[in-house]
Amino acid sequence: MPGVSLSADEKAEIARDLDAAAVDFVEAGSACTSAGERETISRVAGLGLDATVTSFARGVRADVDHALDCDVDGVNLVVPASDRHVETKVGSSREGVLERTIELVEYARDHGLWVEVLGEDGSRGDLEFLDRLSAVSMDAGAHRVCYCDTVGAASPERTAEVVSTLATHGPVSVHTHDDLGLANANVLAGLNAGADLVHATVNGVGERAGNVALEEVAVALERCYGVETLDLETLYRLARRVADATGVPLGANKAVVGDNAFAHESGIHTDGTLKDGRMYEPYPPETVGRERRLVLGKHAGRAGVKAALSEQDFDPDDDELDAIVARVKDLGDRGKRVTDADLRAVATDVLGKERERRVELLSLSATSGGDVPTASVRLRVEDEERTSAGTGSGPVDAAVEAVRTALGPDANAALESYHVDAVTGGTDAVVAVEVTMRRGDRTATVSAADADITRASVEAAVDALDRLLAEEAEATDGPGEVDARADGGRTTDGDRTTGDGSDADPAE
Ligand SMILES: CC(C)C(=O)C(=O)O
Repeated sequence: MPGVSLSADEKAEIARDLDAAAVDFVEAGSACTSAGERETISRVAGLGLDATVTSFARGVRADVDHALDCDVDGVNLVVPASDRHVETKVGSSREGVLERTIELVEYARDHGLWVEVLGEDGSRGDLEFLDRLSAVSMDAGAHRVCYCDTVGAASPERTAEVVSTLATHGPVSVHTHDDLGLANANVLAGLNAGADLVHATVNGVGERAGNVALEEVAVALERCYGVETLDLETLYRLARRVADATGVPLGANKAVVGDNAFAHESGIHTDGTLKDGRMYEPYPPETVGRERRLVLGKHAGRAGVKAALSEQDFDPDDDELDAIVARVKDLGDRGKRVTDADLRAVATDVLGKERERRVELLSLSATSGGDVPTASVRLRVEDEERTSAGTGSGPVDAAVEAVRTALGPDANAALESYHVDAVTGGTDAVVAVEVTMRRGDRTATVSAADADITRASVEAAVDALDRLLAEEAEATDGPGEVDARADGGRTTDGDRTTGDGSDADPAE
């Protein structure tokens, strides 16, 4: 695969995993490539695997010698099979290729090697020539021949036609590429036509669009045809190992091993999956060493959010659940994938805020990067809507200033502390902001979470002011304290607890 180069250690680890998955052959590299590659192939050959270890070799004696130097069990001898390859690539003729192939097969066999002859570009070659190439290869002592769809251009019908012809001479392998997205279909057509061995790569890595993916072939054979080949449970670990070693990430929607292969987000799918795990899955994820995931985002529904919340020991009532679902969808709409930590922050925020409010933030817009950061806010204060603008040292400062202007004397409170935590990693993380505000003898500590740091800050500040005003209005005696942090929001007034949070501590 372009850009991929594996160290000897990485290849050895992958080879061990392939052996554990019960593959029959490990093709460890092309011995002609370099001294380093030969060292690596020798290392794999010396691992004592159950699998037969082979090396690719072009149709030249030096390549077979290089393979012998590596102590492999066999060679995959690649010879040209289409006129384009015979004439333009190697500058030979059909007769010349046949003679050279016989010579090399005999040479390799004389040196004790297992031999497979691959007719390169065979899918685009003349079937009569392929037929002759296979016949002379088997007569010379090859163990099998291989049908190659080198540029992934064949149809399943063409594959079946060629493979069934080659199979009249002995065992046939299939080597397919995915340029037209037909690699697996062609493998299945080839097997159905008489082939009994598949060349495949983990995660489908390979030239251009890649080779057929090992995990896709093995799963399709077992699930659709009841043919057991590999130990499927090992496949995900193998896929991860190869992705890490090659630096080629697993596509999110890649079959079998992609991140989303067993993930459900939409409300309909999540709801159905919670009722019956098989509702939207072709087979249980454990089959290939994986787990099901319910993902929260803009497609989330109540059932999925409720299930995810209950896993985190949140038990919202219907209104609270609606509010949490709305927040989750809002985050999803803004392109965010909602993680467990995000959900916890949102739930804590929502559960801590379910109460009658005097002041509420309706909308906010803030700009920074120009000369003077500015912000404007729209607030609901009891039944009245107020808008205001402010400037400040940054967007948060400007927005808080706008809130103060909109509230007038009601905003007469000091910001005692301001603390920001990224709840999750990444620049799209949900941030939790905690502010403590003081008005006279009373303080309010409030946290708010949002993917937008300015919004979370202003939400928290407005919430804190609202709690202080509510407390003031109700106050009949002594100094009090309002605490609406992650515990869901508690209100104390002097030594009397009037908590609105489920876990309010009466001792406070
Ligand atoms: C090297 C050969 C086997 C190849 O990749 C092909 O023919 O597709």
